[in-house]
Amino acid sequence: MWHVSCVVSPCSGLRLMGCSKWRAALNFGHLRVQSKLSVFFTMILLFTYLFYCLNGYCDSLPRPVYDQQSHFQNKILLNDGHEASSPQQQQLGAHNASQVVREQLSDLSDSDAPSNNISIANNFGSKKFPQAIIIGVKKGGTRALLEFLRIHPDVRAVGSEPHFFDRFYEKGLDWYRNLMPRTLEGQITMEKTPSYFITKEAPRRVFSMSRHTKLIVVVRDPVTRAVSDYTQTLSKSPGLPSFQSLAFRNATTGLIDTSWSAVRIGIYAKHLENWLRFFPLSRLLFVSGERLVTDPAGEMGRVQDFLGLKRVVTDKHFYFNQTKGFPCLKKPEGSSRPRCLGKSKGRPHPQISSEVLRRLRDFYRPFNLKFYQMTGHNFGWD
Ligand SMILES: Nc1ncnc2c1ncn2[C@@H]1O[C@H](COP(=O)(O)OS(=O)(=O)O)[C@@H](OP(=O)(O)O)[C@H]1O
Repeated sequence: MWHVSCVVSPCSGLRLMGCSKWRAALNFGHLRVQSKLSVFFTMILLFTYLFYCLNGYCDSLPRPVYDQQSHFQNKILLNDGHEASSPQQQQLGAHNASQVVREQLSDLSDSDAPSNNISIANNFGSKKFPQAIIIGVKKGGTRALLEFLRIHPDVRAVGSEPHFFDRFYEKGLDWYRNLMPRTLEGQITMEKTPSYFITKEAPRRVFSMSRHTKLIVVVRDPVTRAVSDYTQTLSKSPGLPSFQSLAFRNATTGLIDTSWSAVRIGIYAKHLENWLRFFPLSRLLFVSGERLVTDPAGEMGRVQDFLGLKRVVTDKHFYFNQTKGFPCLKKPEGSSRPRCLGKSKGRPHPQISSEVLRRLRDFYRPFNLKFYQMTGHNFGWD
């Protein structure tokens, strides 16, 4: 090709240069253009990559659940949040970590959490400490509340339970903030960990993060809550002794065993005292676990007001699923199909004798009354 054009070139004056020189010059020019182009494209690729990483896209790429699991398993954690070093520690840590993984995965697989963590990547906004936390109570209906709140466009929440203020406090505030989803101006960051409510150190720790944190407690009749708690433990350990034998220290005298966590958690007044040492009552909202089932929209109205949000979540978002026996969402966050919470939420409870339940009810009555006085709200459990 170059040879032909050399022969027929009208610029015969160039013949003085000699045909081979002319050909070499053209070849060299061709190579220069080629290498310039490849440098140009490499730079474009490099800049695009840097741009995405600087905007946080690299660390917020959707990661499948099994990835999260192996991440947890690789970084074996001890109960106090330190990474394990010795083989004994690793063994001990592996147990705790796998427990955390199991809990977190069951949280996710429960379809409780469509999970901001594993859905669409969001490279806008920034990670902030939660301005509002659902601190309890275990088995109160905390998952339902969080999932209902997540429909709100101004709420972004962690899908799984971070357990920062009880189990992983040693990991530090930066670790905690990094777990949060990115939020834009005006959006509220939230998380829920029901065990915070009964953790002695939690009020001081939350306070030292921010005294302005809004605290939500979903409370439920402590007797039903205890049975629900027992049902959950029984589902994991089928050989568990009967409810009755765990609830009473002495079956004849009917002395209640307050060291059993299923009983202890329900003494709400006692746990609330710890929180009121650090936070004024106005920073706390008590949601009725019962009303969250019978009137979810009404209870959500109160929650949205407390959080200073527009009342976006209303009765048009719920329908009552007869099979499940609970309200479900018509359109949960990140989905266009109706969805109920997972199998572990709203499961049947074992039959407990009415005498045992009566004794428990008698036990809780004074604590309930105290709780009504403290909160200025009669939950009607008696
Ligand atoms: N809409 C809806 N769907 C299903 N379940 C609902 C709902 N609203 C409240 N509940 C009640 O929530 C109870 C579980 O409470 P938590 O989510 O706080 O449990 S946990 O502490 O996170 O394990 C769960 O307790 P159990 O009935 O004992 O399973 C439910 O009674």
